[in-house]
Amino acid sequence: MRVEFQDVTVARGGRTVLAGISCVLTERRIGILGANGSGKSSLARLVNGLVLPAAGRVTVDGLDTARDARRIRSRVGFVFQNPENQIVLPIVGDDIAFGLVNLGYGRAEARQRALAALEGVGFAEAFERPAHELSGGELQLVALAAVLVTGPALVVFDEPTTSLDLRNRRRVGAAIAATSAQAIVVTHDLDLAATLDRVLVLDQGRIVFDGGPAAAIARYIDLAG
Ligand SMILES: Nc1ncnc2c1ncn2[C@@H]1O[C@H](COP(=O)(O)OP(=O)(O)OP(=O)(O)O)[C@@H](O)[C@H]1O
Repeated sequence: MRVEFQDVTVARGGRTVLAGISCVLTERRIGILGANGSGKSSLARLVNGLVLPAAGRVTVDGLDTARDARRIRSRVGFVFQNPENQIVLPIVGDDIAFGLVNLGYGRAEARQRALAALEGVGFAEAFERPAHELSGGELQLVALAAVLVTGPALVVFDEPTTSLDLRNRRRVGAAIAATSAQAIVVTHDLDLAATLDRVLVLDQGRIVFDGGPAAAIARYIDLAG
């Protein structure tokens, strides 16, 4: 998909948190790096209209997020930092299948696809388990499977590996690498960032670097002083 930011400003809580954001994103795997509070989540949320610009425009394949958020969200998945907000049914397999039943799949096929999606994130054993028994990192994997199972063209990940141990971090990294969906990934995980095609670095609400991962990581480390 083609995500375009045209001179975008974002205000939250009366403060300008993003300013002068202009870029066109078409690469398969795009990263966003930056310090806490630099505006990464706000930038990610602009993509599917969860945050709207105070000035400027954001379009996804030509659709304006301020007018067509519903249509955009039918093709753009979002994996939140707090996965517990994303899980609605008590049993993991049912929860993942639920999204597909809503899209019109029969129950048996929805369950089969849900299991395949869990296998895709390396966590098939969660299928029959109650979601409330899972750890934060395990829930993150389930939330990822629940988004990928619907076959989005683009997935926005807000810090998908932050609460994960090394094994689960690798599972998420592998799932992001394996999905056919385009990915925009907000992360502090430099190992993950190093695998991406293009990385934006934010500092105090502005893009201060836009290019390959190695140079982006160097800039990010430099900014941290
Ligand atoms: N709902 C909100 N109301 C008011 N201010 C907000 C809100 N959400 C974010 N902000 C402010 O906007 C700024 C950018 O926040 P944002 O979450 O985009 O940063 P971030 O780079 O993702 O940070 P982190 O790495 O800590 O997640 C911060 O100063 C934050 O305090």
